[in-house]
Amino acid sequence: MTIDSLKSNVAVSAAGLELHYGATPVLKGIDVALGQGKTLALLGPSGCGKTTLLRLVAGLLAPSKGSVSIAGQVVADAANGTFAPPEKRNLGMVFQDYALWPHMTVGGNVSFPLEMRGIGRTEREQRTMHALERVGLSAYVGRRPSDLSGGQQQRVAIARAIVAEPQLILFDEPLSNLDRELRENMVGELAELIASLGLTAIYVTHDHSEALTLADQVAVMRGGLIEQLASPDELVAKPATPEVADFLRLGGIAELQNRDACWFFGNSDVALMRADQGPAGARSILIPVAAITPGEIQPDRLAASVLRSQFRGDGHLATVSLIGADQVELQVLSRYKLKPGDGVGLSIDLDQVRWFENSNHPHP
Ligand SMILES: Nc1ncnc2c1ncn2[C@@H]1O[C@H](COP(=O)(O)OP(=O)(O)OP(=O)(O)O)[C@@H](O)[C@H]1O
Repeated sequence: MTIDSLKSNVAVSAAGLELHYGATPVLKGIDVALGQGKTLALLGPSGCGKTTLLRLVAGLLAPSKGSVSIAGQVVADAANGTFAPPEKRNLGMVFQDYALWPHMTVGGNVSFPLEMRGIGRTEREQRTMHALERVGLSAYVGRRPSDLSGGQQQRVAIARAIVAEPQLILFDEPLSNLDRELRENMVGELAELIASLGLTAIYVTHDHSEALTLADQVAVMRGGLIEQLASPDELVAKPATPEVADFLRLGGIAELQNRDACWFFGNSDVALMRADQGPAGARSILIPVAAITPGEIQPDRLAASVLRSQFRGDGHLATVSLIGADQVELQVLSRYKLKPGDGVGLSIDLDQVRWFENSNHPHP
């Protein structure tokens, strides 16, 4: 593949993107490129800058520094003041609060972007029905949004976002107002819709399971920066930092100290392994749920006490703290229900633990 053909495959990109509110930096230098037909999830805790990045791509905000390109066209560049407004960016947008117009019917809402583009009535009606069919709501074309459930209203918002066949669709926490069961169903439906329409999408969420289900690439953000950009499989297998591992709830994170020829949990007397079993210079580790086998308390196992436990389909997921190092909390999957206060012995498969060095860079 030539560099030009690689470039032409990029649907949306940001380079050196910064946004400051007065003296406060909210985005501190974002570089990201997304291929045609791919979905990027922006994942991170509240306030890390996800929505701000989405608004910069949408044209609802102008960057303080850096640029945004869509389909090879620079749509914003702080260096020379280039700025295309949202309606010139050929985008669809879906927000958390649906943003449907209550005085219009479902059909009126969905066809609105076509009306704005000056498309004639017959074509408008055909395309509106087609978009509503895609989301399973063609029977509701004449209803008011207020007659629909939350999940149905969000489907109408999705139909409105896809009706004009935009080159890029932006989702800002679109499922967060729905209850958990509906949200879980709709994540799968959305992933299927995005794939079948071949959409390029950016999807903001603070829910790691939504991001890992929907996206081809996930940008884990923290404090206005992308901490790691990777596919879901790579993120789970190789989180770059303890913070990423913690945010994705991949298991327990613990600080280790190397002394007296052993690796100890912090400054406790509880040792995990001999010093030569871990890399020199490492500081903290991730102990994935899958690395721990719970059982009776025995001398060759770490002793722990159950803090809380929750059923999650494939077993009981318990949070336990180590006896003698109770600041260390680990997650254990048990076939049997564990009650708070129960003692449990943990066998840890050391081949599955992941090491992080002091500098925050993972050990290879
Ligand atoms: N108009 C504004 N003026 C000043 N600060 C702002 C403004 N809008 C957002 N911020 C700040 O920018 C930071 C990033 O906000 P942003 O909405 O992008 O975060 P987020 O990751 O989407 O969070 P959430 O998940 O809570 O929506 C926050 O600290 C927020 O307080």
